[in-house]
Amino acid sequence: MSKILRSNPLARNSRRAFPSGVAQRRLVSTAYKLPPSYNEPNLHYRTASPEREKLVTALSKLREQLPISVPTVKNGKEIASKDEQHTLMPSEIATQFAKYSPATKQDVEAAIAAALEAKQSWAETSFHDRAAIFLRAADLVSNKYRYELMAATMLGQGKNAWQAEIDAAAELADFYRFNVGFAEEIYTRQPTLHAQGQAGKTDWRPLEGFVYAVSPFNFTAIGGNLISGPALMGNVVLWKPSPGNIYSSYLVHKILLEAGLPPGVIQLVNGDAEMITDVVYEHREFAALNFTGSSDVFRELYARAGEGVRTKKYRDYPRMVAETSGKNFHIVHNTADIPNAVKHTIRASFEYAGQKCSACSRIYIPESRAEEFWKEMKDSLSPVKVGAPEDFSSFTGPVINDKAFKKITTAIDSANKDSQLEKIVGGTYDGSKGLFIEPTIYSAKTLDHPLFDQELFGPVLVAYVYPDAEYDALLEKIDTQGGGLALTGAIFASDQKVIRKTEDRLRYAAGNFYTNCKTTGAVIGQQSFGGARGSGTNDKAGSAGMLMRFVAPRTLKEEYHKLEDVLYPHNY
Ligand SMILES: NC(=O)c1ccc[n+]([C@@H]2O[C@H](COP(=O)([O-])OP(=O)(O)OC[C@H]3O[C@@H](n4cnc5c(N)ncnc54)[C@H](O)[C@@H]3O)[C@@H](O)[C@H]2O)c1
Ligand SMILES: N[C@@H](CCC=O)C(=O)O
Repeated sequence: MSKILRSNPLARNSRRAFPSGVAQRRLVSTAYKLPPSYNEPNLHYRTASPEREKLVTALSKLREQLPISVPTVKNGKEIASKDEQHTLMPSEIATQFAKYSPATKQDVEAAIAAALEAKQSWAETSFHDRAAIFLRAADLVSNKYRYELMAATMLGQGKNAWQAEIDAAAELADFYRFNVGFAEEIYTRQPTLHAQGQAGKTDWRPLEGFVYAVSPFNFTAIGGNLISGPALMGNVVLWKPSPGNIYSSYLVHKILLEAGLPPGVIQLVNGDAEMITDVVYEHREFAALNFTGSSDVFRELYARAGEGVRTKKYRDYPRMVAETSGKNFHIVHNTADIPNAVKHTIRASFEYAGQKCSACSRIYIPESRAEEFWKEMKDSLSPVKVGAPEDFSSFTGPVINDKAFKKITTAIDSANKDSQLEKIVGGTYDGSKGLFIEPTIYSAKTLDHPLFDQELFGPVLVAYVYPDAEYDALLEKIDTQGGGLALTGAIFASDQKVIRKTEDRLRYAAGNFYTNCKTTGAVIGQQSFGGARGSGTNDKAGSAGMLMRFVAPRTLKEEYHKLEDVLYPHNY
């Protein structure tokens, strides 16, 4: 028995009060303090740096294995894939990247049954034992698997070294570490007011049933968070990753198993999204959807869950948790530092080919500074290179797949011919070897152009040059356009009154609002992330709020004295 346990009065009391080992463990666990969370330090991958060498080695090792066969994992056991389906490498479409076996309906049913079987024992595992698994996983991400995860994210999802570093290494490790801290904070939320002769407490129960996690292609870390948050709170999870990141998602799962996650707790199933969803939505134990992806898909999933609720299909009202699309804006005020605004805009709009929900895709520029802005933009874009992620001189890479390429390039073709748009840069693409699209900017003659409302999820930015005197009216328009989405926004200005006014007037236009800083790049533990309106349920990834959606608190009260009478004093 540890020193802490021996000297802990709560531990001693609980041992007397609860003969069952399980209840005893659960109570004493809150008495320990876990290590503080910290952000994973970023490595920079400069020429000849040790990290660059390790990454290059991991990239060539992965290349030799292409197409990589992704095993099916059933209840923690790897089964060789029959390789019926494959994905392509976005930067080199002649190369198959991953091969895998899609799950059948029976596989999905079996995975749900196995998760539910693992549920009780996982829910009874003490919080500190669950936390240890995720802290160990964070360590595996930042050390043993760092380069393997990054190589998978670079070749499979088309991220360059820096983008892979912040996603697959730093953000993934950060989610694991910070979620443990957030969970600890939740568990210590206990009633502080107790009337004499009684005591109250809150039992932070996991949900009954299972959580369905559905993740997008663009961030390896997001899938990792969608599954680990609920699991950390004692839930079991069925995980359907995107077909666009099957291999990196497999690695995330493998790391959790290696870190000690009991095999049944998170069940990974690849395959047809609609079939898998059908099986889940038919199940009485469906307790929550944890979704990140496009708003249109979420609307469909939300509506279907509503129908199941109406017909009393489920025991509970399944929780709907989602972070979805964005049509994010930069506002440049005439007091802005233009070079700073331009650099931030290039990063926000074109890093990772604009494939971030937080990417800036609409910008408003004051007439008095427009010429300066465009000159600075063209100068700053000239060294920006579009190319394969393995080429370390590439600033940005390909888009994820043929469907995305077609959607974005169709919009570009039509924009190139649109008399209401003036092309500032780009407007070209080349899909012959990889799915590459040049950073593209159009200046619209009217604020009502449909491009201000459509999420393209590519490197396309639409601008409007506004008369300086019409700033207030512009704010009203910004608030109402953007296709009903409200994820991220930013103001570039040096006038503090303008900054304050903009923040106030656009209070509901973005869930994450930045001043003199780009719309992308929220850091776990520093800026929790998510938007409202059409952009999601705004539970904020990287916060205790998100974890709260995966607990069903129970309030307990115990009285120590006896009730002396039935009648009230005034009854006599
Ligand atoms: N707000 C955020 O935090 C955030 C983060 C990343 C991505 N996104 C959004 O995600 C989108 C890009 O990612 P994507 O292309 O992977 O999104 P997507 O909506 O196409 O797919 C997301 C997930 O849903 C699944 N899916 C698709 N159709 C489905 C259906 N009919 N039933 C059940 N599941 C279905 C996909 O297979 C995938 O796993 C963008 O809209 C982006 O803004 C949002
Ligand atoms: N959280 C990330 C975006 C994730 C969506 O794709 C950011 O803040 O840039």
